[in-house]
Amino acid sequence: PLPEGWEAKTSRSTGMTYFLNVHTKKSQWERPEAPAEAADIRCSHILVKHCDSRRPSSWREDKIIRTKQEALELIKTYRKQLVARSKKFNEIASKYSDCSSAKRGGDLGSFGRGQMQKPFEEESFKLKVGQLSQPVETDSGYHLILRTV
Ligand SMILES: N=C(N)NCCC[C@H](NC(=O)[C@@H]1CCC/C1=C\[C@H](COP(=O)(O)O)NC(=O)[C@@H](N)Cc1ccccc1)C(N)=O
Repeated sequence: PLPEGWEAKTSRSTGMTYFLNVHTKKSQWERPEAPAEAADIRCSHILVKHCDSRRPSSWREDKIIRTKQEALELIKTYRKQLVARSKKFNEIASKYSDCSSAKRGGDLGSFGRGQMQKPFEEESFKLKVGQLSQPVETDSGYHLILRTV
């Protein structure tokens, strides 16, 4: 049987079988092995910016001067705390995230492909619901991504 979310179709022009993702309406020739990707997902994130970020400023700090290396060390510390469950995601996000979503515990709302920077999008769509990413680098800085829906 096909993994969930896929439908087998017959091409009108060639009679060949192709496969349709019923969520995204995208089709492909290869027989899918994994459940069809959702069109929209929802994530929360923690962003740690640094002096080379595309916009080295945030609600927290007018001028962000930490180095890239320091930002990566910080984001790794946060990840350790989350994995050890010594701190909750929204606690860290609301206090330390350099993104305005900090005010919402890091919640970004729902998004589809084509909205976020590529590294962020790729990692987000790989995550299962409830899963926490490894540190992800974008032009904004370093992120920890938690997929919530
Ligand atoms: N929901 C959407 N579609 N909002 C547009 C996202 C634009 C997108 N943003 C990113 O890819 C990164 C990853 C997540 C946040 C983010 C960057 C920046 C911070 O970095 P900076 O731009 O200073 O470099 N935060 C944002 O954009 C915020 N509006 C996210 C947000 C905040 C509150 C509520 C909802 C969404 C991009 N293509 O640049």
